[in-house]
Amino acid sequence: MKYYTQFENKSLADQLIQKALEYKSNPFMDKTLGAGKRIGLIFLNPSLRTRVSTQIAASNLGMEAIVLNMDKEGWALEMEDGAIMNQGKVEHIRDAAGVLGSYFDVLALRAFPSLTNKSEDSEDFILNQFIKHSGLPVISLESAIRHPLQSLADMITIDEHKNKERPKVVLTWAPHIKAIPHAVANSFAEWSIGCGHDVTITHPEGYELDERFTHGATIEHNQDKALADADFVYVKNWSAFNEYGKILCTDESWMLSEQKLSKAPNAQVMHCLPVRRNVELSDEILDGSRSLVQHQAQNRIYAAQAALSNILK
Ligand SMILES: NCCC[C@H](NC(=O)CCC(=O)O)C(=O)O
Ligand SMILES: NC(=O)OP(=O)(O)O
Repeated sequence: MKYYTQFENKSLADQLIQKALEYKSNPFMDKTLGAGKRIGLIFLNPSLRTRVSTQIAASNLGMEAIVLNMDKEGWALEMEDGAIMNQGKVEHIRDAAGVLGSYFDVLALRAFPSLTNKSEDSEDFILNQFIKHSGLPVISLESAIRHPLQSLADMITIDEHKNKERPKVVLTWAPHIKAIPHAVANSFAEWSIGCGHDVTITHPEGYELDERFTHGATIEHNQDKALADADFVYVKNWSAFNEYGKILCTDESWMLSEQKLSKAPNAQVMHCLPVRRNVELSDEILDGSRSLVQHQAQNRIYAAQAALSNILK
């Protein structure tokens, strides 16, 4: 594997889940695999979990990780080929990625969408510019349209907590105060469908996700109906995709609460974090026994370690 940017196939996903679980019980089993190698973690946006868990994963493999918070500490990057750089952008991606390519063995990148340029976001323009101009193996730390390390951690968490072979997994839209990217929702749908779960997606009208990611899922606009008999409920806000980046609904009744789960007594609840408490998800759920959010966050380490070790091998 040279690039870890998306779901590839079930067999690779199963292999990565298995490897991650091995690392979880024995984190240092490959402690020299990355010896003498260096990974650059490039952030164009904020992060808590991704930054720290990926550093721990690299360290468990004996690899040096160097973090560059490029949004705050780097030069403003020009991404467009042929640009006349007489405005605010200081350094071209061609030059910056080339330099990073000579410093590191593996590059990892977080690049959120603009939510204003649908075609650039949809083709993951920034991630692909880094891939093209660095020449290195690349791991996505959340791109404009996908968050594959989060999704791998989510699949590990579902495998650890499922009570049946093919669980019913519901991805539900939740309210938010801001326009939020589609990456986590897209990616979760892509992986959960790809891993063979029985997937239902529920959201208000107008919040249809990009169909590239939802093929194979049931779409149900009635949230109560969607939640019935769920084994796992993944809570996430996203902005509209068709009316790109817009907030179309602020209906607070979409917030997931204990009362909403009355027809899903066994449902376990997931969220990638950070979560807006009592906007997306109630305190009672987050602090109660249904919540898997801390397990998901912990599994981020082993997801990153499995992806990284696959690239190193
Ligand atoms: N990396 C995990 C989530 C990142 C992003 N959340 C945010 O931007 C939250 C911002 C806020 O709550 O103000 C998202 O949902 O795609
Ligand atoms: N879930 C997740 O990616 O968290 P961070 O944005 O804090 O890295």
